[in-house]
Amino acid sequence: MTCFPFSFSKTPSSSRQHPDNDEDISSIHDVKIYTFKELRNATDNFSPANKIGEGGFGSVYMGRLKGGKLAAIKVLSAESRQGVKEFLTEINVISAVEHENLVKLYGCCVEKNNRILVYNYLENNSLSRTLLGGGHNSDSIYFDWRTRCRICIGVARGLAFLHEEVRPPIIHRDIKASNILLDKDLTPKISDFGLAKLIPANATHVSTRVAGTLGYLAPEYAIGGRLTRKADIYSFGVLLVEIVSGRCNTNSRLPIEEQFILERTWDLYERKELVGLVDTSLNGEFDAEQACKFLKIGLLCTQESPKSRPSMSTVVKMLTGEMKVDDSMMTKPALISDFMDLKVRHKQESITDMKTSSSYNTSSASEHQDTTIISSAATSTFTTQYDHSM
Ligand SMILES: Nc1ncnc2c1ncn2[C@@H]1O[C@H](COP(=O)(O)OP(=O)(O)OP(=O)(O)O)[C@@H](O)[C@H]1O
Repeated sequence: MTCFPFSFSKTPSSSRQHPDNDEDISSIHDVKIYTFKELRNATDNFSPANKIGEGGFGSVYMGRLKGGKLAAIKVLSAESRQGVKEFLTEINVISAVEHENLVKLYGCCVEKNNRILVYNYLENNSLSRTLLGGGHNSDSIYFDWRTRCRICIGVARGLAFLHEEVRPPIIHRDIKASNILLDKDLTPKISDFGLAKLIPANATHVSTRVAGTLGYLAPEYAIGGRLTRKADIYSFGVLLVEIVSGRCNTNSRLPIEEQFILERTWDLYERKELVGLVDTSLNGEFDAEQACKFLKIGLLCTQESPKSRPSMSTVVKMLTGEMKVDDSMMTKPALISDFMDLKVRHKQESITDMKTSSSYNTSSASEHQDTTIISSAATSTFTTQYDHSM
């Protein structure tokens, strides 16, 4: 079990360097503090040639640190510029969490207005680029069935760790293929955990992959703002189906009945044809029974009632075969298409005139004024304000 060091040390740790402010820095234990100059040198002055990604939190650069270690250097955007103390408190929390299936935070930089995170660099990019990119880009990798199983189980273990081992538990809030990074051996690592808490309460994090993110959202979180571990489990279920099928959760180029992955999965499940969803690029080289079991677990994770979704440790046991998958009580999952015609809402607007075909009880949305659902289709902008009470 990992417990966060909430009682702060008064004695400066040896890893502290060049603090902006001694008092602020006294709140951190073992977090390595990098100077801006060090990170500028590591990235060749944040050269565009070293930029490896852009996310809702800011830009990511590849850099070589003093001593030769490669790092992914995430420069948080202006919106993410929290006060030094709050920032370091969260960094302290994130850096205390270590697991084989979580991206390792090496340290950070908090000079002047800069808020920069330094992570272990992962050689094989994200699942969204390598598996779900559709094979149209140079990043794509062939994932055989065994590798896919290993990835599903690894992600499940990482999430079970965040939910059930870490104290207090961490709810990721943004489990999706672009947040699953792969090392040189294709071991999956969950990235961006804990980052939601780095965003100041009055700022929003606008996801860069709007359509995808929307498709991973549990309806009770998207509509009602109720954030629990079960919202992550829903997102994991969608991801699991994506890994087995090799396709994105939403694909508007497909015939209408196939566009939403969960809808399609449920349809095939009812027709006892689940195997038809497995990625055709595997050329039939997979364990059909195991693949159908994984898809059923995906359906269990996305059940409409959060209570019906299994915990992540149960998911791990089901994936590894330690526990049977019981689908006898399984019903239709909560489907994205049920709330696809939600219209852009202003925070203060009442829920009563919300045009929605959703069958979910949305009455609680007005009680959760912090959460704003913005979507009229998978292509529109989705914004959520984070609930800092969790
Ligand atoms: N530790 C890392 N090692 C290697 N590449 C990384 C690392 N972290 C991020 N990246 C690259 O940077 C890209 C952007 O990452 P980031 O987490 O900021 O945004 P995202 O997850 O793609 O989008 P969003 O902000 O919507 O979640 C990733 O897709 C990946 O290609």
